[in-house]
Amino acid sequence: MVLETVESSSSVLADLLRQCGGSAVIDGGLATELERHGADLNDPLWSAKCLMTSPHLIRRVHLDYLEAGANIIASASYQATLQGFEAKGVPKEECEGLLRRSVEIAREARDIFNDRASKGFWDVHNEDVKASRRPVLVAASVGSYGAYLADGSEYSGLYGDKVSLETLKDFHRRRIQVLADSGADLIAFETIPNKLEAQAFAEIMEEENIKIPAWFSFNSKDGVNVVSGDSIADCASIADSCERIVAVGINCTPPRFIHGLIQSIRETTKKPILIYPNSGETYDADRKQWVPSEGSVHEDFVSYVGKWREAGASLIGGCCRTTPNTIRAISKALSAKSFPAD
Ligand code: MET
Ligand SMILES: [Zn+2]
Repeated sequence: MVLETVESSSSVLADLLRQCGGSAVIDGGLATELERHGADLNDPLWSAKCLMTSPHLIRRVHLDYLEAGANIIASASYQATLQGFEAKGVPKEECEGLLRRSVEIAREARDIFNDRASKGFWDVHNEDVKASRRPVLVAASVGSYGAYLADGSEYSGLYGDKVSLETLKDFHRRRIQVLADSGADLIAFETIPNKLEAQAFAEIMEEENIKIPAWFSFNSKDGVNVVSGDSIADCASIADSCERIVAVGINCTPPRFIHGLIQSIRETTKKPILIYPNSGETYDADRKQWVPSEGSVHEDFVSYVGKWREAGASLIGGCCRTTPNTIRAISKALSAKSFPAD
């Protein structure tokens, strides 16, 4: 019986891709978009701070991405951890509720979007929404241990010898259980910086018999390896060997590195490939600032979409510093072209 549940839920992503004609749109940066709307996220909880201070703003940004064409929205739980909430002084009995709230907010946004779509509210902006109800999945975001440390180590993946596989599993286990039971359609393990953490996530999915599927998304700063230096092939093969992981890819990585990474992943797995690069700017962890680097303009990003699709990516969106405009352009680029079936 348990197996049946896993099997039926594991098709949500495949079903979405089928309904969308082979490719689907992921949302854009959540935290950086909250900041663009004035939220001060200079806090160890980063975007999860808004779960306490401004849930309405999170809902609004989710809605903006839906209106721009997203088929998948990721909850504001990237840096939401039970340990992080406790450190902030949140009473223990309220911490799990805050995690669940992140998914509820995304679900509320989807409900509002569906309701407005059925009333033709969006028809001025987006014809396809009017024609048929666009399928939307809610992904529960899970950031890395490095994201919780809030010291930029999700961009180095170097946790030191003291952090073992068991340390990482102990750290993430309860959080993943809570998010898996929160009403999300899938879990998005995002910005995974090394293979040890990918292994920890895969083992928790199995050991806890997690009933919703997940994707693995790694980040890279050289277009060859993930940020820690572990090979992308090693990382992708962990995803490939775990039945509950239904897609694998790259996020929060400059657009110019994406094409080669898709090719490397394609050599390792037949699972759907997802990519949601950042704007191409680089995060300076010491200065806590995004700094421009070459090839970071929005137009460049969107001009890559066709090539990424042809290289084998079927789920495409944006990460930090991308906006609803980026997602609107990706959505247009994907629906304008027809691509060979995977
Ligand atoms: N989904 C997260 C966000 O957009 C990913 C952050 S990557 C550092 O906020
Ligand atoms: Zn990012």
